[in-house]
Amino acid sequence: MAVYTDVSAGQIAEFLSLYDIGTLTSFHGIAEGVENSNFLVQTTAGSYILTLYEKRVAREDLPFFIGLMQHLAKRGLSCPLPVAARSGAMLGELAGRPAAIVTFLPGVSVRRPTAVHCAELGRGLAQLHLAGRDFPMRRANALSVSGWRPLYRGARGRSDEVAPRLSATIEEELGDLESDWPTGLPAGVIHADLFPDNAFFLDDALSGIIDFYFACTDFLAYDVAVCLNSWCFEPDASYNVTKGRALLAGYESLRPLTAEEAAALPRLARGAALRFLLTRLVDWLNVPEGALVRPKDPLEYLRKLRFHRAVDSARDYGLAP
Ligand SMILES: Nc1ncnc2c1ncn2[C@@H]1O[C@H](COP(=O)(O)OP(=O)(O)O)[C@@H](O)[C@H]1O
Ligand SMILES: N[C@@H](CCOP(=O)(O)O)C(=O)O
Repeated sequence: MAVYTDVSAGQIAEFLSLYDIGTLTSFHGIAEGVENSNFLVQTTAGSYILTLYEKRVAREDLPFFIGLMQHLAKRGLSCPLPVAARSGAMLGELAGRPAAIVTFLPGVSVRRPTAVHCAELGRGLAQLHLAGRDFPMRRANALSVSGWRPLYRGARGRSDEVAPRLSATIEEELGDLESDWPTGLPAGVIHADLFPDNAFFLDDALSGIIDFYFACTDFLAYDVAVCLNSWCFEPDASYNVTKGRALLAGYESLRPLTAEEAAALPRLARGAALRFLLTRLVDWLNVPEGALVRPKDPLEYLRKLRFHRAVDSARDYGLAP
């Protein structure tokens, strides 16, 4: 459960009094997510999500995330809409944390996505990329190749406690990817964390995308690589090429990949696997005392990384020739 910061009913009621969204009837901390503290808040006017932004979210980036959700929603993407306080402000402060209220999206996330979900997700990802084309703000991806080594410093001394020779594997990957990371690919707004828990479905149709707090400006194909990692592997770490084919075909039905993007896909997928291995490893070794959070397994991404190292071309992921 991700609740790092506890808030009382009284604090939430006071916060809500700044908005025109009714009065508090109930709330609870949400049992998913690992980054921020989230509360489902019921008021006399409906359901809302209250988010208190935690460690990895820099205050100065919040206008980018808020502006992006507004922009994408205006272009027809189903995503949470930030709610303005009576003053017009989209961001406030609660329990010493930056805080915002966003609309509640109906739907459920799927624990075991099928090829049908993957196809829907691929289309949704392309829709997000197309809707983001004219978003005027930029945010560098702090968790791209140049950010991985500094991130790793938070775990380096202890990584072999998690798996034998893990530090050697990571060092080797870092060196390899840093010396040959793709350049010049089509770039724009990416979600950067579009895992199954951040996509909602109703009757197997994608009904919404949430959690834009890693969104940034980066290669569009990197976002595809993140999704291949998070949607198309089975629990035994085998790659399901049927799911990969469905995801890529869904994506390409709206935005075909260029030849350069297709050629870069194996490297991007490898980088994406390393990125999630590293954040998970750091989190695994540094659970804040008293926090209600279940850290995610870093070794899941070590196994995925091993798969990517053996890939020859994007065809291995299911990209149509
Ligand atoms: N707008 C929303 N509508 C409905 N549920 C939401 C919404 N935002 C978050 N949630 C719920 O809260 C959980 C955690 O949110 P998420 O943004 O993924 O947290 P984190 O920032 O910690 O990764 C989600 O898995 C979902 O169940
Ligand atoms: N998707 C990341 C963790 C952060 O995302 P959340 O949406 O699950 O909080 C991972 O799986 O490592």
